[in-house]
Amino acid sequence: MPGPKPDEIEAGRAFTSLPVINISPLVDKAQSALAKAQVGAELVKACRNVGFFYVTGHGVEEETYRGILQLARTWFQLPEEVKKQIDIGPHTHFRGYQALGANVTRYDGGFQRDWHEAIDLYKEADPDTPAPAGKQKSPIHGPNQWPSQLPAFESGLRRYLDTMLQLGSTILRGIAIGLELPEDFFEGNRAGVDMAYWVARVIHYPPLPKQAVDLSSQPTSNGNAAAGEAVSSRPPEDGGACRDESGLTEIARSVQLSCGEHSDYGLLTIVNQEDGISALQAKNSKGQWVSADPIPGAFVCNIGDMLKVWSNGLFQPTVHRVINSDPAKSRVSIPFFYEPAYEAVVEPLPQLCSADRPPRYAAIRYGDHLEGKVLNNFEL
Ligand SMILES: O=C(O)CCC(=O)C(=O)O
Ligand SMILES: [Fe+2]
Repeated sequence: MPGPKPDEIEAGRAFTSLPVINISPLVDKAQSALAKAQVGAELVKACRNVGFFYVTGHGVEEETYRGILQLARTWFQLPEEVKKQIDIGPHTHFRGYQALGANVTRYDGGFQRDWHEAIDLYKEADPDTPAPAGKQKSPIHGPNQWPSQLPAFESGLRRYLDTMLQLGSTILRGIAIGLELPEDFFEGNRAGVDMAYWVARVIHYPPLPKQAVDLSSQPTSNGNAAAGEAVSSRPPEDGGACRDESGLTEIARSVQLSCGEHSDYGLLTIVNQEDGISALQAKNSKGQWVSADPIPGAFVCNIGDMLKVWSNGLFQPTVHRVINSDPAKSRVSIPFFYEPAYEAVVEPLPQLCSADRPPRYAAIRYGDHLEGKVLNNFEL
């Protein structure tokens, strides 16, 4: 089986920093097969040990990834009624703008509103696409609500998303190599660039109320090997609860988060974040939060549920959260989620199962997994 041995994984999952991987051998076709294999091995080690890694040498122009964050910032400064022209809802196929507090994280016994506003986009799909036998038509299929109030942002975003699609496919090629699968394993109907049901969120995180900022001083910073203080994974004590119209309980927790603890749904997430604000944090096996501090020129990547299933649990998605630690500045980020094809049936790969490691997960249609998650994400 490729990669480190189980005891090394256990030690690795207590990570106190996130690996930085130069993927240029995957981007530059002229580089040797050996160089690609080395990057593949590093990617697999990072996926097995940490579930998070930075990529450098990705070939994306600085102007592209910085420029789009700047345009996003400008769009979020528009008046609320203008942003609400592209408001999200079931009638918009869950695509568009969600105001501050519309996105929620669910915990046992309730949910908490996340302290951010965002635009949600997905691969565009005809809402009349016939559903496979025994399935409903997807409520998510439809056109995007592009931020057309700022044309430069819309056109820049379209180009940016194409760039991320290519980058996601490139990184997955490296992961396939590292897993000793055919290099094009994820291409075509599984998760090729034309088929991948990508998701993107353009997010604006205003400064948080003070309690949350105090909490954020505790994690271990990336690059600093000293162990950070353990922060309980249990939601902080309730400060009371109220019921919304749907009968769900909104927990008034003592601490507000920019984005609550969760792991991602698909294959690979590529986060473009502004320099200078630490906010994204990954949880290690000891329950410590490790900051994914911005590294200029690098994207932060993390893996999702579908890689867990395909790898038969060799890879585990790492829980993460966002706390904008700057009391005075808001933060903008664009996570891009590279996902399988909507109709892809994801199941443990025979190559990664054995008598000792029988298949751990049932086969799942990716679209079903996504719908189960997305339809629970809002209190609109
Ligand atoms: O904004 C970020 O840094 C990451 C957000 C995130 O984890 C998500 O949207 O799934
Ligand atoms: Fe996430």
